[in-house]
Amino acid sequence: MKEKNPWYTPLTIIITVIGVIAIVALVTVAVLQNRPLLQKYKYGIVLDAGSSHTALYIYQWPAEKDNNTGRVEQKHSCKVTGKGISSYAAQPEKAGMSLTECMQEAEMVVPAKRHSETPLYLGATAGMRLLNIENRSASDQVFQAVEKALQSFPFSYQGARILSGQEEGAFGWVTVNYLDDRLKQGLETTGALDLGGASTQISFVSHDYDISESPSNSMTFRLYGNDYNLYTHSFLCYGKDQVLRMALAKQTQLGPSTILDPCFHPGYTTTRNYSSLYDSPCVSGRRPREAPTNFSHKGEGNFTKCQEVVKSLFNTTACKYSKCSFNGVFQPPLQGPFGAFSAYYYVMNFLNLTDTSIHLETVKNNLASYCATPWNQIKQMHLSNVKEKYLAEYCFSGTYILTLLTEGYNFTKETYSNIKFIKKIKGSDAGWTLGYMLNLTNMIPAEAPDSPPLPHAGYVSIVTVIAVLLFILLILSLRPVWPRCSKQPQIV
Ligand SMILES: O=P(O)(O)OP(=O)(O)OP(=O)(O)OC[C@H]1O[C@@H](n2cnc3c(O)ncnc32)[C@H](O)[C@@H]1O
Repeated sequence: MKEKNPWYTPLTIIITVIGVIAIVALVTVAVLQNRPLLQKYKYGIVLDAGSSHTALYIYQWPAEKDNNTGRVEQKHSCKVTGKGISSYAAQPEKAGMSLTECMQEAEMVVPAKRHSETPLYLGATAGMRLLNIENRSASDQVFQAVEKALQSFPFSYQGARILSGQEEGAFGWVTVNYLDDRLKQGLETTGALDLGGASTQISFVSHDYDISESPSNSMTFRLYGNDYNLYTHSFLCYGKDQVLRMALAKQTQLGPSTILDPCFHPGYTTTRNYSSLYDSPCVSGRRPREAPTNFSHKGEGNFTKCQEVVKSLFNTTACKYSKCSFNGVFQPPLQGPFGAFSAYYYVMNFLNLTDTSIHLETVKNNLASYCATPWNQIKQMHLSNVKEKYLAEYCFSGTYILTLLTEGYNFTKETYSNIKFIKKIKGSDAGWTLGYMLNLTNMIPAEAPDSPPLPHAGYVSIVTVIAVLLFILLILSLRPVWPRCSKQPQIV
């Protein structure tokens, strides 16, 4: 005789099957509905037409999230061969042609079906600012050639223009803080220090900054629901190439045929041409009246003397404000951490001096011994993997960077460690280009976007738990129809 299981009634079996199907259906719908879609991207292209060279950056972001919530990241970069577009003043059409290779690369990287909707921008910085001052029509012709070249590609061309120094500084700050997720989260921001070839920028938020003291240094933003009052200044001619010209001009103002330069290694010697040295608005006014065609440039390798030469390029006496950096430019008290990029990074990385926790005096001593190293020895160690021009200039550039930071911007041995030398943040280059594109495409909203209250996994778990609970409740509510278990075994 078998005992009959009271649960094996048609009703309970039907309820169980329906319940299980309902739960599976509910969870499946929740998972499918909230499953991240197969990623499709949108793209934007920015050309950084700098004084020393042009670089192309391609950014991408999830297509369904271009409404302010998706993360924009750098997908690709391309370094244009040759010099910056301002160097083509005498043959403007070559400025346009120089961009061809990188633009063709962009055509390959951006999927063809996205070409026509991909915005393409070109922003020119200090090299073109200088050319514009020196020769307006040459600068216009360079732009015409560049525009013509860019319009021949299948992207949505949005124009080429010269960025003001203020914009360059502010967009660099936006890039750094966007990539670090500081803007979205409303965290304390990082200041931006950018050292180019022809200009240098400093940008930071200071709570002690009274805009009325120097309105031209202020930029205000409302980003993700937070207000920022940014201090920014760009020093034209204080990029590392132009400042080297100024240092050489200082040492050749009497028109000598030989100079012994403390900023170059002992044993370094080259011949330089007076006309090409003084061929820049940064130094043209100081050209000696009587000078030979060339001069012999010899290195001495003396850091302390080099620092004196560099210091003489900063006027730190005249200041009509409560506080200045140099050359009579207002600067509020430094505040917070700083990211130093472009040539700051290239130079300090080469010199192995990116660790700012090392005492500033030790950093100077290390640089002093590098500067004192004979040129032959330096070449032997590095010439196989570093351009000779860069190699010859690292002693000068390192000295300039330390002097600019301490004598120019007033970083002290205590605040020096607030600086971090950076090249990339989360895979994207630090620089003004990303901030520029985010701004032009309105990709950073003024107000914080609404975000779903729960992450996807949390949402699915809650739906599952509720479904199971409902099912248990349903079973319990059917208690009256549950088959009773009698103590007497049923006889089948
Ligand atoms: O912003 P502007 O002033 O227009 O200049 P840029 O856009 O051309 O400036 P970059 O940041 O590209 O480069 C800054 C400088 O660093 C130099 N540079 C680039 N790579 C370098 C390296 O590996 N070592 C040393 N210097 C380097 C370059 O020649 C410039 O003088």
